[in-house]
Amino acid sequence: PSQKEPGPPGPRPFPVVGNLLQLDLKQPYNTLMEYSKQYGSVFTVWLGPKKVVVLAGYKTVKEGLVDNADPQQVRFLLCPGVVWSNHEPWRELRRFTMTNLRDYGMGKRACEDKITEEAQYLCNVFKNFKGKPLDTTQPMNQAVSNIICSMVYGSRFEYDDPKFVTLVSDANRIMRIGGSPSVQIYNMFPWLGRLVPKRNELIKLKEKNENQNRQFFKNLRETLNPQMCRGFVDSFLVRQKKVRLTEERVPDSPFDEDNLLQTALQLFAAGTETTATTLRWGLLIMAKYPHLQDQVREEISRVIGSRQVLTEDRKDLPFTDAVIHETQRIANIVPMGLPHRTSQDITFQGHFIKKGTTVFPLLTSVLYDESQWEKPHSFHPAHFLDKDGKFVKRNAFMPFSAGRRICLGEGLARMELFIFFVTLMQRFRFTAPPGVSEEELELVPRVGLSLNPTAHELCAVPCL
Ligand code: HEM
Repeated sequence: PSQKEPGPPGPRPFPVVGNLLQLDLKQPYNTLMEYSKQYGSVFTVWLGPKKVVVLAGYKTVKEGLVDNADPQQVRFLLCPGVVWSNHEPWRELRRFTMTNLRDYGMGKRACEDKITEEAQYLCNVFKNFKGKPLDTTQPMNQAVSNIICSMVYGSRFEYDDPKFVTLVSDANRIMRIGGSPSVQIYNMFPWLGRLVPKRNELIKLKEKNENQNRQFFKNLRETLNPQMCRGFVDSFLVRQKKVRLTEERVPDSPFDEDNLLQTALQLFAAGTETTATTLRWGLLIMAKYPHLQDQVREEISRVIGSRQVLTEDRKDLPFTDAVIHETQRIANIVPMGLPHRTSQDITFQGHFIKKGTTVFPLLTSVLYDESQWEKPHSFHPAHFLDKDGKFVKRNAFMPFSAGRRICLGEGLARMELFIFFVTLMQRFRFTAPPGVSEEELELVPRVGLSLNPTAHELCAVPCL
């Protein structure tokens, strides 16, 4: 490909600000959806001085991330803001992290037990409200965060432990302000620096979070027993020791302090908000559509009653499974995916894209693709059911993205969503608070790094 070949079309950029003034900064993915109608499935936008190529629609996103993932053709690498970004060790760190998470329970019976146990703690919190309205945010974040804690540090926390309360609420705040318009503007114009108050708050919160993690690592290092690793951090420390012994042979080892910190923080950032938010969307949707909630509860009580739910029950609970999938589709919590970057000059669908260009796989456009879904803008569990009520997979179900950098926690997240959701449905009926009608429960997202439901309360009315 030559430089002369035209790049993807797009709205005309203004000097300095690019297309910023045309974007709805609270919901940039909506503006990008509009552009895709006008400019097609591969188009260019300028976020301030940064050129971004957007991929839109199931066919194009799949082609970009999966079909052309061959190094000779299109290949996108991640991503500023998340570790394993620009430098090579992401490959080794990703492999190490996946193997370890598997060892510490991901995808195994032990993991099911851990999630079930945590779901019981969560139920106890809900029960204490005795059916009165509650905001599910904090207990849900704590329950999901504890799954990551036990995998990363090797132990869970009590919900009233002040250290844990701070850890979880700070992480939540980081995600919220990290996606705020003012921080987005700062990312595009870093020279604004301290003039952006939210950026200062973000930096303080991140430092606090990092220091707390360093303290946890110190305690773990002091009590480390290489024969009995308690979690991911222990394995990392053991691996680090091994590397030190052979240092001369591995000069660029990725197993250093900074990568330990960044990897642990990444697991919290990527693994808590996302799953907790999806579950909160699920409960809100159930409260909004009580007839669907009745169907879910009927299926669960007919198939498993009140016994502990296991992953293998999923195949016998097709309606419940369809509701969970449809929740992930409609909630669309990572609307623009995570940014990727081209690793070489490429020609994609006839457009020239230069090496190093940022690429957004616009996941909204896949999850709401009108050529793929019968009712893209409604909550319609039948998207995932055949005429006999059996569960069917759909290709355009891509909330975890696709290809080589697909979400590393997909297996864990799917297990958590299923076990937490079914356990909660076994124990409670979720309803709108007194005086609020189901129509008034809004399915409108609030701005943040992931799409959260707008602040709301629900009643968890015990069933047993
Ligand atoms: C419902 C829950 C979740 C959703 C919707 C979700 C979605 C995503 C998406 C869209 C990406 C970007 C993939 C890409 O670059 O194309 C991603 C990356 C990632 N996710 Fe998740 N995620 C979820 C849960 C989790 C959990 C529980 C973990 C932790 C174990 C996790 C860890 C990660 C990591 C580490 C990455 C970066 C992978 C890499 O750079 O190679 N996620 N996730």
